[in-house]
Order: sequence, then structure tokens, then C-alpha cells
Amino acid sequence: MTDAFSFHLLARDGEARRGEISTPRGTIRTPAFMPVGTGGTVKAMYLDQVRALGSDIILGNTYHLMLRPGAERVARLGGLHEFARWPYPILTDSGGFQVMSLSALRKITEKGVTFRSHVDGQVFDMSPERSIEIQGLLDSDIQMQLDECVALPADEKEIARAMELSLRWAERCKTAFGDQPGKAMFGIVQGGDDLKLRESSASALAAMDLKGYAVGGLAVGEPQEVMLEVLAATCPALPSDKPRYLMGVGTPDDILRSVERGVDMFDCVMPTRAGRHGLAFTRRGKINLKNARHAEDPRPLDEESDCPATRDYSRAYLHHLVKSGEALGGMLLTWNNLAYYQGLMADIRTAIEAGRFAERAGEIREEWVRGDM
Ligand SMILES: CNc1nc2cc3c(=O)[nH]c(N)nc3c(CCc3ccccc3)c2[nH]1
Repeated sequence: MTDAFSFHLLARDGEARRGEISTPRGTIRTPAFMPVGTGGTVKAMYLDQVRALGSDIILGNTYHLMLRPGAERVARLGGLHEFARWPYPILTDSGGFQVMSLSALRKITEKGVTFRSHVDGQVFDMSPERSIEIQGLLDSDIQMQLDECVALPADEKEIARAMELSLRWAERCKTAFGDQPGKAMFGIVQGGDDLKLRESSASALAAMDLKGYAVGGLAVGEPQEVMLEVLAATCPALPSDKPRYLMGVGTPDDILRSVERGVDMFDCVMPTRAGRHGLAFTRRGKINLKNARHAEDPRPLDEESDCPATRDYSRAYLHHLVKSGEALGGMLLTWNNLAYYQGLMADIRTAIEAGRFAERAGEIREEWVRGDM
């Protein structure tokens, strides 16, 4: 255990990196998938199951927690780790993205964002300083700067305005965060699909000498090739000795292609949300358990898995649970999906260590399309 926050590169394979982030609350093996635990819970899971699947870190959400139960209340109850009984690292978002996607009446000025809560209509002001204060009250280990993520398509002037505002907010967040050895504040690269703006955002953030860097403004509906182009232009402009976090990404294929371009950390609601909607990720591709073809299929999702949800329950039973809206359906499929995602990340980490990431990625993709026997 250590009292500092540090990133160590253990191996490289092309642009793909195998690393480790050491924090006082534990080590994060990268490339890492971070399950989304928005309100202090990973939906339909017990956190000790989440841990047992190999999750080194989960995400919390400033926007949701500040509205309910309130950041000061969580602090009075000992912080988010105590509140949710998760003693390992937590990363929290700054709230700006959620304001733009969830709240009504939102106004952005130099000072910050003003918004009306989607819970009870109460109006809130959130400045970069207040966002960092809230993340501190939550006792978050990795805190994100407040930023403005513009919805694409947008014109170049609008993208530039939001990118430059986000840089000024990064400076203010860095000042507000100050010097907290065991914690980190990450900057967020913006710039839409404009590669020049992306490069200037990344370079300006790199000059701030932050402990980590996120690539924001993506996974907002753009085609995969646009995301990949942005990554190819952005990652090289970021320091190679700091972690890179691609926000909101993604499908298994997105993750493989982003690791290939130098990304270390990922978050996505896909495995948990899809699980609650009857969708199972397997190494032979996706299976929609709502489909009637599973009604009498006695096979488990994957007999070779060591996850009980994947190995011990028939597709017929999962189909029945999903069709009848039983809570256990979402629980078992969420368990399966997180097991699949964490298994994929472990597979990726091993392949990079062995210098065979490209080959392994090809084998993984090939198995998806070979389809389900
Ligand atoms: C799904 N796609 C997606 N694209 C994103 C872009 C941004 C962005 O440009 N700026 C910020 N601050 N966050 C973003 C997020 C939210 C990620 C998150 C969710 C929950 C907890 C912790 C973190 C995004 N998510």
C-alpha cells in the first residue's frame, strides 16, 4: 500500500499499454474497466460480487449524489466508501456531462453551470470549485474536472468555445484540488471531432502536469471511426507516463480498438444496462434472452466460464426470468456481463504482457463472429 497516487507502465505492445495505478485504497490494473456505480451502487449487483469479478475501481456520480442524498450528508456518514461499503478506489465524474444530459433548465456561464434537478426541480449552481468540493466530500480517489461536452454535430466555433472554457475550468479545478498526495484530479480533453482542437486541448492540459487525463466528448453517438480518429490524434499529445481514460466507452470492440490506440481506463453502462434488458455478452457474441428461440434451450450461456451466472443456469431459465420480469433475470445477466467485461480486460492485460495483443484481439473478434453453436 502506498500514500501516493502513481502510475507505472509495466509493458507496451505497439501503442497498447499494460500498467498499474497505485493508490492508498488499492491498485488499479490497466487496461481497466470501471463499472458504473452512479448512486453508490452498481445496479443489480452486490459490491463484493463486483470485486470478485476483478473490478479494482468503480465509478460514482457527483450529479446524482449531490441531488440525493447530498454530498454533505455522505460526508457526515463517512464518505462514499464507508456509505457504500466499497473500500477500494472510486472515480467520480464532475457532474457537467450529467447536467447536460439529465437536467432541465441548464445555463452555462464562465462561472459554472446552473441547472434544475431532475429529481425535485430544485435549482443548483455548480462551479468548478464546487464540483471539486463535492468530490472531496464524497472522498473520491480520482476526481474529474468540470467540463463542457458539446453534443455533436456542432459548428467549429461552438466546439472551440466549449473546449477553451473547459481548459479555463481545468485550471480552476487544479487550483481548487490543491495538493492531495493519495488522490488525483484528471483533466478532460475536449474538442469534438476537430482534430486540431483536440490536439490543442490535449497539449494545454499536458502543460498543467495533472496526474491523469480523460478523453471526453465521445461515446455521444458518433460513428466508431470518428472516435478512433479522435483517439489517434489525441493520445500522442498526452504524456505517456500518465493514465488515459476514455469516458463512456464502450462495446467490447470499442475497447479493443481503443486499447490499441493507447487508452488505459474505460467506463460504460452497457454491461449493466444491457443485462437489465435481457442482453447477455458472451465470448461468442451477444445473446438476447428475450428471443423465443431460447425458450427450451437447456445450455448455459457458456459452460466453460467460472462465473456461476454464465455456467450454471440454462438459457431457458434466463429466458423465463426475463420474459416474466423477474428481478433475478437482470441480476444474473448483469453478473454474466460484468464477468465477461472483466474477463476481456484480464485477457487484454495478459496479451499485452506477452507482446501478442494484436493477435489476441484478432482471435477474440473471430470468436464473436463464429457465432453461437
Ligand atoms: C456514455 N458516453 C459518455 N460520454 C461521455 C463524455 C463525458 C465528458 O466529455 N465529460 C464528462 N465529465 N463526463 C463524460 C461522460 C460520463 C462518464 C461517467 C459516467 C458516470 C460516472 C463517471 C463518469 C461520458 N459518458
